[in-house]
Amino acid sequence: MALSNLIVTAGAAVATALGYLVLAVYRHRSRINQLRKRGVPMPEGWSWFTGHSLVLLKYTSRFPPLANVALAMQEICRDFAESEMLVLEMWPAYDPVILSFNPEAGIQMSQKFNLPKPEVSRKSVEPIVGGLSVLSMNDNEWKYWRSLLNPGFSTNSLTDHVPYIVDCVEVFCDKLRAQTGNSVFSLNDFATRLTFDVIMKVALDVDIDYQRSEHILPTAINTITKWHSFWDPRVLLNPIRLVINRYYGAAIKNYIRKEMEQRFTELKQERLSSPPNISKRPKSVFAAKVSHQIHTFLFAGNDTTSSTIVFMYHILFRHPEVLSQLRSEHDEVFGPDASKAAATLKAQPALINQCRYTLAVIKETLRVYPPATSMRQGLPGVSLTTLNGISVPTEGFGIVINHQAVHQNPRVWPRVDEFLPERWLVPPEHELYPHPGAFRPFDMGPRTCIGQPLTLNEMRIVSIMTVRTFILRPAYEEWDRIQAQNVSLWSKMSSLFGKEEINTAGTHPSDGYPCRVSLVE
Ligand code: HEM
Repeated sequence: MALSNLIVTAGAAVATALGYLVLAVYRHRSRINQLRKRGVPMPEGWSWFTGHSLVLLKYTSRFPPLANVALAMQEICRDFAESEMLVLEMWPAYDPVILSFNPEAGIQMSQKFNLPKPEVSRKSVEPIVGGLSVLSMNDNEWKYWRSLLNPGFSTNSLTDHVPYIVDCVEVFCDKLRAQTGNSVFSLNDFATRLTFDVIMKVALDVDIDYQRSEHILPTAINTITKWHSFWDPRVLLNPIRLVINRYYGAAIKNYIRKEMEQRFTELKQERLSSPPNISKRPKSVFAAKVSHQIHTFLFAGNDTTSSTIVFMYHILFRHPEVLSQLRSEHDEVFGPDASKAAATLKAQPALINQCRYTLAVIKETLRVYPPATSMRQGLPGVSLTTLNGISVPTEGFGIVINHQAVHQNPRVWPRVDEFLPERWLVPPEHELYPHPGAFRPFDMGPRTCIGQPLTLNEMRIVSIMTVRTFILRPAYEEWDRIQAQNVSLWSKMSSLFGKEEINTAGTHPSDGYPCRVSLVE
């Protein structure tokens, strides 16, 4: 009797749960179905059972397994040139999204409505950075932290950092020099270490010299980042990920806390007749939150900047005419002796602002290879309009603006497939003058990237101090031969999927950009 009661109760619970699931799926899917009937653009192949999951699989299968999903999204976008916007639905795996590459919708999303960051962004960023992050906060909490952090990235503060960045780039140059005539090396590794050193100095005023030695902080951050995905269930559901996050997360927290204590003690000693607000130690909750923001800088700023540095060298390799014009500008602004550029930069940091062509090359690099994309949350009463005039209500949707696709949109970028730094130097009446809203590697509006000025400074300094001295050449074929000699069964299987020269992983150059370096004669 007791057993049959138990079976009936369990059966009823399972039936209720199933009923609830079916109802929830029905509610979600019928909403999408209504939009479909109203002509809201979405890919063919939507089904009541799987939504668009199989459609996404079809597109991702066109790329190697490790390729960034943003590339598949860009591919989907190509099929929606008429609307420049579409709906994708994979519930319950993910909330449905409006995928857009329409610059006007981008302006609405980030400037007109300044839509909030979505819950999914908080859920995926916070386990990595250890807690609340300015990247995913909203409303007053975001305003508070952003205003606290802004001064560290102001023009004055960044000008003060130029000599330090120059020192870091000198180490980068020494490493390149030591590599001339040697074997193939990963340029991405060199660039990542450089960028890490720069962010650590700007964010924590500490010199970890990661370019020349190993350090627990980058090891921990890189390991956590490798175990991160915004979407891939193979990564997200892997239990090892939790252990990794916990172990390395604690290492990061301890290190940053220790450094903050140190900075605080130094500050206190400097101002012994101190104002009351620094006479006590920072409260531990506040200190923990600061530590999350610093971790956020390293997470959001390191990969993005280092990939862009590598992409810039790749572009210069492909476009010798651009390289030669870049060198001429550096000769003009810093004099013909490249070895004096570092000292001149330290003495007169403002000279970087005279390098207009250099900045144009960096912007065009970011147009061709934007390393990040943006996501917002739709709201009741807010609709976005497709290029062909269909209104899409945003409530209940995440909105992804795919920067790769916006930057390749031929409607707004004349001669879209050409690398043209000139488009950043022409007057507004010129046909090449960029459309407002179409260039968004750092996003736009109040939530624009806080690290943008730092990145642009660092990249200009890197370019000024290297392009007249070094020649960098990709060495993928040689790299593949070396790999083939040491292949494992797994890598043999992976190579069946083929490899592109660059950008197979979306935000990173593939295989860390194997290359060779020589000196300019
Ligand atoms: C090439 C280099 C970089 C690119 C392309 C880039 C791109 C972006 C983008 C697209 C966003 C908006 C993200 C979203 O909407 O979810 C963003 C936000 C942010 N980035 Fe960057 N970033 C770069 C470098 C940096 C650096 C060097 C730092 C810090 C040292 C940094 C810190 C941040 C922070 C804190 C935010 C959140 C800003 C807010 O919401 O108030 N980024 N970045």
